[in-house]
Amino acid sequence: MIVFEDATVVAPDSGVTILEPTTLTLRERHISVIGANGSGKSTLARLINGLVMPTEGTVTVEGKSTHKHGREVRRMVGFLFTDPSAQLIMPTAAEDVMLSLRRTVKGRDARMRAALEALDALGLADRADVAVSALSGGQRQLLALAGVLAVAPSIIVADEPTTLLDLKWRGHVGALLRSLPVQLIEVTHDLDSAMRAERTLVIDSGRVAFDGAPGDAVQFYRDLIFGRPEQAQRA
Ligand SMILES: Nc1ncnc2c1ncn2[C@@H]1O[C@H](COP(=O)(O)OP(=O)(O)OP(=O)(O)O)[C@@H](O)[C@H]1O
Repeated sequence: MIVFEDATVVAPDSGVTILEPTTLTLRERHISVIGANGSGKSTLARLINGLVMPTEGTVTVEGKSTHKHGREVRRMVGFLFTDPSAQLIMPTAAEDVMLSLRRTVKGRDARMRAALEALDALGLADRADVAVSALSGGQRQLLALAGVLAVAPSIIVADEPTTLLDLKWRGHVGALLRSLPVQLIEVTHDLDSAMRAERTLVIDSGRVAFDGAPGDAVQFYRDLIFGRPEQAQRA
């Protein structure tokens, strides 16, 4: 369970409020987060694993505060960035997954076998020794996912996880993420994917403007973007 209590984010330099005081309890297995560019979705997502700290208020994951228990929270919460290059740091694909496994699998050979299995599951077995810099954008996104899945987190926060993927892998990764025994918080511009969640948050100008059933949330978002302001006001 993820709990936001009056969590507020203010940009340190400008003093601009990026996320208004937000109180939420996230229990559902699959929650989608939608909203316009720059509305605050990534900021909300990053609060969950402590990549962003609330300026005021708190965020707790399974009772652990991101502020006081950052390490435990990061072990529970796997984070997938929109830009996979932000989380790939080793020279080759296999080495990168092995780095993710450093705490959970002892011994280099066992780690290599586990890394190859993780790569194989995402169609990257033949890319194991290829330089990360030589992988395509979609392959990098899959590699980042392999690294996150390899450590079996109980929660995955995915910030537009399928943006760079082709149709086949988009469907495959979406289905894979939904099938995992984890809580999935998915930030997405893909409204079809958002609709598959149990609950959807619509973020607008740094606040949760709608929180409810995905179908209603998508309609609310469309009204917000394309008009019908009298409906978009209800929140
Ligand atoms: N550290 C920061 N300092 C100043 N402004 C920031 C900072 N981080 C985010 N912002 C601003 O806060 C707003 C929300 O950013 P955020 O990345 O959360 O939006 P988003 O909804 O994820 O956008 P997108 O869909 O384009 O990825 C943006 O206007 C962004 O420029």
